[in-house]
Amino acid sequence: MTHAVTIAPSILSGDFAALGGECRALAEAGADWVHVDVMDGHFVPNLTFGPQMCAALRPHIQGTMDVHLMIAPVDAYIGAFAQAGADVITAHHEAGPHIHRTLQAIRAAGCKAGLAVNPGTGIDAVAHLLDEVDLLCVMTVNPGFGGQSLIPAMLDKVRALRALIADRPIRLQVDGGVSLKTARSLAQAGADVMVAGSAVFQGGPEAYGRNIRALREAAQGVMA
Ligand SMILES: O=C(CO)[C@@H](O)[C@H](O)COP(=O)(O)O
Ligand SMILES: [Fe+2]
Repeated sequence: MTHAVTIAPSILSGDFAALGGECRALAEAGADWVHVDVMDGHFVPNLTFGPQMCAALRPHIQGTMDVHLMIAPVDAYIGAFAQAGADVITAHHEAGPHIHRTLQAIRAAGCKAGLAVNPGTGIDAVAHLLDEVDLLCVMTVNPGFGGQSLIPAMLDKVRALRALIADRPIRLQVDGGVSLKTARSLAQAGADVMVAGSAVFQGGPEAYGRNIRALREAAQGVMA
């Protein structure tokens, strides 16, 4: 069974000189969420933005601001991202030794708690954390950069996590290499939140609406 799909464009693929306008354009184009990739040049080999950028973007985002923290350590920054207006804060299992405490801190800050797992992390790592989780993020590429190809073995992981979640109210997000070619199999495996950077931003602003519609239709099994 496939679920209704949420499309979360990643502004990592947007125009960094005009990100407020990009967020407004995404809302007009029918995006459900905006996904903000925070990278520290340490946990991942790339640097992007911090809480000040999130606070500046917040008024330009309609609906959910989905903040993906690829930083270590993470706990000291949760308050700042919550203050910046994040709705979902996702931390990586691999980012520190006390992920259970991190997830609790995210909820205590008033946000939905997301737990991301890198491609090399097995599903056992999340099995005892589900009570603290509102969203599971399966990294379908190695984190750090947009525009990579989906790692095919991640489909099995998505399927296994969907079974593990059972009827808990946990969103199952996939992040990396989501495209018209991969969206259907990801949705069939059980993903219900699709992060997409290059697949949404390709072709420029006049293509955003078309790209989002096509991704949604591909994921839900409707002809684009
Ligand atoms: O977190 C990340 C990369 O680390 C992602 O959110 C990417 O930004 C997705 O980009 P595409 O693979 O869709 O181009
Ligand atoms: Fe991401």
